Amino acid sequence: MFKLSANPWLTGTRPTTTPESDAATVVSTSKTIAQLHNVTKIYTNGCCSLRSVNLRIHAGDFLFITGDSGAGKSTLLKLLYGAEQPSEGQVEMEGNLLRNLRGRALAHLRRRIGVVFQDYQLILSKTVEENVAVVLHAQGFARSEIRRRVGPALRMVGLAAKAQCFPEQLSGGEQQRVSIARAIVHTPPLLLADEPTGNLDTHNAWTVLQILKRLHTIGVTVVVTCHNEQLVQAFAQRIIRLEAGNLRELPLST
Ligand SMILES: Nc1ncnc2c1ncn2[C@@H]1O[C@H](COP(=O)(O)OP(=O)(O)OP(=O)(O)O)[C@@H](O)[C@H]1O
Repeated sequence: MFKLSANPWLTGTRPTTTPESDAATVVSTSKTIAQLHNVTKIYTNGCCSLRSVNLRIHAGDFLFITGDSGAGKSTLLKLLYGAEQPSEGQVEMEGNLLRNLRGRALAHLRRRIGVVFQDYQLILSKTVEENVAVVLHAQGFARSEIRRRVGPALRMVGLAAKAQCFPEQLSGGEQQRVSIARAIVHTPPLLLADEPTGNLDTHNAWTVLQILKRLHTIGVTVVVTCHNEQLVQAFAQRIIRLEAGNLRELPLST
């Protein structure tokens, strides 16, 4: 099994954050990693996407956010990684109110979040390996550290053999796995995945969710939006459902 302690990918040093900020630190803790306090989101066109939503995400959670198209799932994730601001209420990350963070403090917090998008968002002119390394280059990691991290991240998603391929030479499922490797290569304690299975067939969707589950077992807090309730129920994890901007926590399935 993939072990946190034995994995160089999760034990390397990084130049701009402290060792405590590695994913390892969230294992077995029950502290709150993120919280939404009475969050309402109204877009500039008047569309109300979320209505007075309260949500607490604990370190170590594997949380599914489900709901119909337009229910507000992506909006909720965007608020968590600061791509959108609430119209009312507050978003808190690791004890910091996002709206109070600027410059380096905001950049530091964002480095502690990995994001996976439904449409992969890979750079077509770069190889798989280069796509994964992009984040590390941007964060100022040393070349030796980048080499040390990229291989294990690709192995984690089962794509070591495709390191030199370009995205267009990969299937959709493989491209999504590259985007997961890119999202976790800097060892963020929190991974947000926005409909990572949305473009995939059932087999590939299941593979992607298994990878996210494996990340969870080694200490990453995972939040996944997914409109496929059958898939979500099969995973027997914490589930919240958004219905027209209102949030409802579903009883844990067994
Ligand atoms: N940038 C925007 N400007 C205006 N309205 C927006 C914007 N982004 C989202 N919305 C609206 O907010 C509502 C929620 O959208 P959101 O993308 O969060 O839903 P979703 O549950 O993720 O949907 P889907 O499953 O189809 O991706 C929708 O009515 C949508 O049209």
